[in-house]
Amino acid sequence: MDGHFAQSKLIWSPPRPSYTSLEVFRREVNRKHGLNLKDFHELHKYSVENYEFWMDVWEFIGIISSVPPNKIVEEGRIKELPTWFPGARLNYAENLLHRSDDGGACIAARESGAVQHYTYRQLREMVRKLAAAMRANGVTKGDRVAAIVTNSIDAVVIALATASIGAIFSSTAPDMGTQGILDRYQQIKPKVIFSESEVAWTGKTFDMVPKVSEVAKALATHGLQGVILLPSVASVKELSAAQLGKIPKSVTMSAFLATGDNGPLVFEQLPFNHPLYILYSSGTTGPPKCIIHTAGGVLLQTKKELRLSLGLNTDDTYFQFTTTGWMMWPYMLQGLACGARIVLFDGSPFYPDVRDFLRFLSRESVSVFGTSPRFLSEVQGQGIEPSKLASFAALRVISSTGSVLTPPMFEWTQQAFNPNVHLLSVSGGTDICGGFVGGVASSPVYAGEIQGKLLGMKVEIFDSDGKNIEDTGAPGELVCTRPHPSLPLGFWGDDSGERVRKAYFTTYPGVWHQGDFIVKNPKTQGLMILGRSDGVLNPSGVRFGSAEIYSVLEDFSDAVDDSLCVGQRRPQDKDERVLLFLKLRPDHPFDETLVNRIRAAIRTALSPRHVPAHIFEVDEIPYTVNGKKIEIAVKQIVSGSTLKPSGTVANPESLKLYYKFRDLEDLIHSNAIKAKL
Ligand SMILES: CC(=O)CC(=O)O
Repeated sequence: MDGHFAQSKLIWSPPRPSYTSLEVFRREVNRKHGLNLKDFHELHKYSVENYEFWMDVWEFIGIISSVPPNKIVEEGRIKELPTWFPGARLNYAENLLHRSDDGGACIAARESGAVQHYTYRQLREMVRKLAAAMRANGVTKGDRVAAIVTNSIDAVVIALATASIGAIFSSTAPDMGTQGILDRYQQIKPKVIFSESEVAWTGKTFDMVPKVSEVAKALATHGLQGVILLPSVASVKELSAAQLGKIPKSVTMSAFLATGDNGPLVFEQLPFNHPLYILYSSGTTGPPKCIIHTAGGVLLQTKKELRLSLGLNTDDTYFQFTTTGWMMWPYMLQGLACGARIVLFDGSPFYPDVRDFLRFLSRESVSVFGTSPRFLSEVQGQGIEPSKLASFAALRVISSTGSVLTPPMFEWTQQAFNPNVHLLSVSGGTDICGGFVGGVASSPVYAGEIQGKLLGMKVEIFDSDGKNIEDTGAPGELVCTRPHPSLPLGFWGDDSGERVRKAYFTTYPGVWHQGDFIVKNPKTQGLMILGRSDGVLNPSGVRFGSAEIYSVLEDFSDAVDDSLCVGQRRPQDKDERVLLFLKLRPDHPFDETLVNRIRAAIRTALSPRHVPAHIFEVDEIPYTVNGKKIEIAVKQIVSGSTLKPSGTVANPESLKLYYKFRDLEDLIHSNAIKAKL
């Protein structure tokens, strides 16, 4: 245990804990139920022992409904996935558009520097017009509306118009390849698709017509009735008739809008469990799983997190870096449910220069900044200290997710932006469109530690026999032993629930198994994700996570640009060995000195048994389109499998670099440097 938390260091304490919404909520729960819950830990215990907690949240965060709930939960069609608030009627979009005043709703920015502000009144009007056009074109409750769009005002309007009707929204980022898009949309069979016609990325423009044309042709036999093309991101021009002619059943957005009857915005009143989004699991090989999320589940879960963990309210400006293909996009959209301003950013934050991007955050007075360890490391690697570029006085919260934020990066981020910032790391997933563990606004932050289990989430740490080991300080599997409202409704096309059961409920029968390897600090109650559990490193029976190695490598950021650590066990091997791949910064040689320094640092920080058996240089590290390192596919490749990458791999060619490491013995004799234990 001490290995993980030996250096636990307090880096932040809440300045006025009793003023946080979390504490106001705790006092409200006490008042309502005549309880005496003294602190967050007692509140958490209450939250996972009483389903009534979800009713408390409903009332506290203000869910708008036409028929309020009279029952909290009952058995669902699939045993493991209960039905929540069965009698209630509500509309998701109505909850996000509850404001119709001239206060700021969205700031839409592009890498070109173009910025546009939209008020709640304007947003509502745009949604009204689009919903009317969708209805005029036969889009109705339960239809799938798909999008291939950037993180822009159009994406928000399409999602909300879809939800106002009770249709189901699903999106991918425009950089997803044709096959990746088809792997998703051939399964869910959308009635209409909204797509960009031309996008910009790192200063270059990309014509979307060939891709959309292929997609539309392939989906024509899957019930697709229309493709609506947005104007070019760069030139704001609409497609010509000749370009439209290449895409079956296509119209421009303005022509589509003109078909609406100018009627009022109607919010269909639907059950809490009505499907809202289809999100996709990031399988790097097989077809993606189409995860159906409910309107009420996403609304309640995510608004709970934003209001209580991040303290988001109407004074806030919330920026979450995300594409429309990641679950953080619907998460971010919920900023509107809190009455905040949300910032939509399309493009690369590093183009033309990340300094411009950081100044933009400062200029727009971003108060809650959602980012990833990869972004933070890159800024650090470029030697930039954000607070020297601009003022981050308005910044209250930095929320990091997507991968593990290591202790050194916690410390750097806290100091480099604003030492008063509440820096939190959140971990959950697409599977629940929310977090299991994350920020606790009223508690201190220790470097490298996720502050706690989120309210209502009965997270436990199991060993392989299903025994709870969290208070021993030993790492184990993250499980959730009680249902919560943002469990998915199921997978699209899996009516019996067999696939959903296999994905989450078989490792420990009947218990949600997330597939993350996690450890708890019994002293602080803080948590640390050590990696994906199928990527756990297991040489000679010592089990540890790749995040532990990445953490040590933070001290080498002047030389090491990126890294990947996986286990290798080929059919001929008796035991697993750990391989560490390094991508070096330009002009940094891969030599024995560097390798020996890394070996020594891992030995000192962790133990001699954590030292990788071999360290190699590679040109590229594979990532998913959502910015996650691809460990499992590389582990399989170096262990002898041959894989066909799915559309989820952002740089599929990079996987080819790893096949040669199966023939390890040859390589060691040629260009690799062997680490000695
Ligand atoms: C909240 C999250 O868990 C985000 C992610 O890593 O996909």
